Amino acid sequence: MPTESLYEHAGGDEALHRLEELFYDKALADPVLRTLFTERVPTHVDHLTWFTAESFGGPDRFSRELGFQYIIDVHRNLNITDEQRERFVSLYLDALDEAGLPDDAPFRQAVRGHVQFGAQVAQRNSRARSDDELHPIRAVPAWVWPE
Ligand code: HEM
Repeated sequence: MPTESLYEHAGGDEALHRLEELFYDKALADPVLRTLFTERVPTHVDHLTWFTAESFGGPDRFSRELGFQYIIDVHRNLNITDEQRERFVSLYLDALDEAGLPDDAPFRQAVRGHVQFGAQVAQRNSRARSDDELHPIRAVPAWVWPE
């Protein structure tokens, strides 16, 4: 298992920002996601970068400046369908290929796991009719290299 963090291995903020930008362009252009991503939100790429950086062992800017409750709130009542969740993950992995981040199998597996998990949490929270139905996670997950 590498000793560097997933954040360092990815190439830091610059590389993650490139990934999130490519991803967001795809999401905005996608017919299945169009009903959710209706207009370009100027903060989206930065906030997604902060979240991913923190999860991958980089700076904890997301938690410090926005707080985990923010990511719960933004997905509430979006009613994300299975098709939309799956499309989100597949566009994210397409963007990962295009962004030129490392393509070694452990890194790819870690990113895939991270986005699949995050998409499940977002979907569940988007459909919660009360706080009791929210996913129990209340902090940015600390993602690590696969076993
Ligand atoms: C790893 C999984 C995910 C992460 C880390 C994530 C992160 C975020 C963040 C940080 C924001 C706030 C953006 C801002 O402040 O400007 C946001 C908003 C949003 N997310 Fe997610 N999200 C995830 C999964 C999903 C999924 C699966 C969907 C739907 C298929 C989705 C749909 C949206 C929408 C529609 C918004 C509001 C509109 C916008 O900001 O463009 N998210 N998400």
